[in-house]
Amino acid sequence: MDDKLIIGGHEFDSRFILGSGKFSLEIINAVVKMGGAEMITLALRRANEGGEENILDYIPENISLIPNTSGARNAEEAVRIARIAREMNCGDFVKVEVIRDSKYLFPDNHETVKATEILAKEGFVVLPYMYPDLNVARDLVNAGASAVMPLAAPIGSNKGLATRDFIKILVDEIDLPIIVDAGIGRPSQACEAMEMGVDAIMCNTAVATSRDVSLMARAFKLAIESGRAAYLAGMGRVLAGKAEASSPLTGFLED
Ligand SMILES: CC(=O)[C@@H](O)[C@H](O)COP(=O)(O)O
Repeated sequence: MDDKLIIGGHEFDSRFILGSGKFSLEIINAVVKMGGAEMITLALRRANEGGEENILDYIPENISLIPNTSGARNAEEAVRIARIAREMNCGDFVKVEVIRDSKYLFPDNHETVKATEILAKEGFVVLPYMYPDLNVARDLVNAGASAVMPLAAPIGSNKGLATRDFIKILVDEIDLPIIVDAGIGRPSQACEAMEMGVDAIMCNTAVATSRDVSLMARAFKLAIESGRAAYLAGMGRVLAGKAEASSPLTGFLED
């Protein structure tokens, strides 16, 4: 079945985006392969960690690298980081993260819209990380975003779809890929989000903090594919207030 994820004119078969922040360089290749991920996000400061080693040497060649602006506290800093990433040949994709709340790590939606507008005008494929608010999502569309990335729960919390109802509103109202990012703690939560109609899932902590990271990456892959297939199939209807025999032959005789 031809069911590509299209972001900024680029096509992907996988709907699983892997964050690299919590992985050591030695395991990242295996995790990407087992998860079938085609996109991996990377904090610019990790592109070269200062020593001999470069994370880029550990990432399979066919993978699209998405630099993020982690560390940016306002739009200006995010724009600066994105431009540096482009100069370092990291491509035109950028995941905009603007965070100035160090306890909950919530994105600053207002500054995120500002950075998105500037970077989209400069030709970047902008994927903004945001708190799921319909008005802000509309502003991001107008600012030229190529997708929106609402958080499910605070980064690193593994708490699952805490913002479920608000993400569903974005799915219904926003005509861009919706990529759930942050807080997804289990494959079943990724599957639930996909069943709801989101276009892709990004996660890092849930895989990185599992006992067998490669196996967990595979579990996420399967869950995301399963949720997508269920969404495309359309859910069976829910019957309230009574039962219905599965086969007409098992129905009870009328009195
Ligand atoms: C915004 C951000 O930093 C997230 O993309 C993070 O990389 C993934 O979140 P989890 O670690 O909670 O999966």
